[in-house]
Amino acid sequence: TQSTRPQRLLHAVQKNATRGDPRSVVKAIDNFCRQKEWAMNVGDEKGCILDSVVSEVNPVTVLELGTYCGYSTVRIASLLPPRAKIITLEFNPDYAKIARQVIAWAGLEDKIQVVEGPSGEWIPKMKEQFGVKTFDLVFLDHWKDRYLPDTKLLEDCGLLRKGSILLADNVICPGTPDYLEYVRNSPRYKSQYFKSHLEYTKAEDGLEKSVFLG
Ligand SMILES: CCNc1ncnc2c1ncn2[C@@H]1O[C@H](/C=C/CNC(=O)c2cc(-c3ccc(F)cc3)cc(O)c2O)[C@@H](O)[C@H]1O
Ligand SMILES: [Mg+2]
Repeated sequence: TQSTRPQRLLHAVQKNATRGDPRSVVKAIDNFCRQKEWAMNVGDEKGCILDSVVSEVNPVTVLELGTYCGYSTVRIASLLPPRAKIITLEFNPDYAKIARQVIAWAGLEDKIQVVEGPSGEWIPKMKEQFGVKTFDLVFLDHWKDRYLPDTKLLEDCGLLRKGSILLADNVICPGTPDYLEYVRNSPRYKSQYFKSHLEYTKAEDGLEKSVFLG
């Protein structure tokens, strides 16, 4: 039977990356997406901005919305201090399966928890199920019309503290207009746009970094 793009991306990792070397996994995916098949990973250009924000925040608890194949999950986890953890939510079981194998190839299983299911169901359970108090960093990269409702849900569930950072992919392309309007106009956030390009293309895109002010 015909393989899927995520399956072909995983095979490219297993063929070209070194087991236990997260950066070689990131490189292998970027090469696959540039040379063979485009895929919706945050990519190498926006990935450098992601790296700098992660390094600056030095988070102990991270939440990622939308794992897909685990590219940004691995990229973030490779920069986390020893006891830090990332919980990543993915509701497509086929994608979750691929992501777990990409994460295993990178040797980052101990830092990453892939949780299968929709963010709307799991965010309210974070405290009771995973012993999370608040998140230091949230990376939003799932359905673009869910960024705003899930941000409000995170606020309502008390999962953000003064200084928590929201980093959102694709605020220009495909775009998240309602989310942008909210974080840029709400008195509860200090927002900053990092201009870049849509992964593996010349189209404009960017990341929006928003600090929750409490
Ligand atoms: C129902 C909301 N809750 C969710 N909870 C858990 N996982 C979710 C959820 N939504 C979506 N997901 C998962 O996140 C991923 C979805 C990501 C959506 N991303 C995009 O559409 C996207 C799209 C583009 C893009 C840009 C230009 C194009 F021409 C074509 C595509 C670029 C990107 O960087 C993107 O992130 C999938 O793995 C999906 O199964
Ligand atoms: Mg994206």
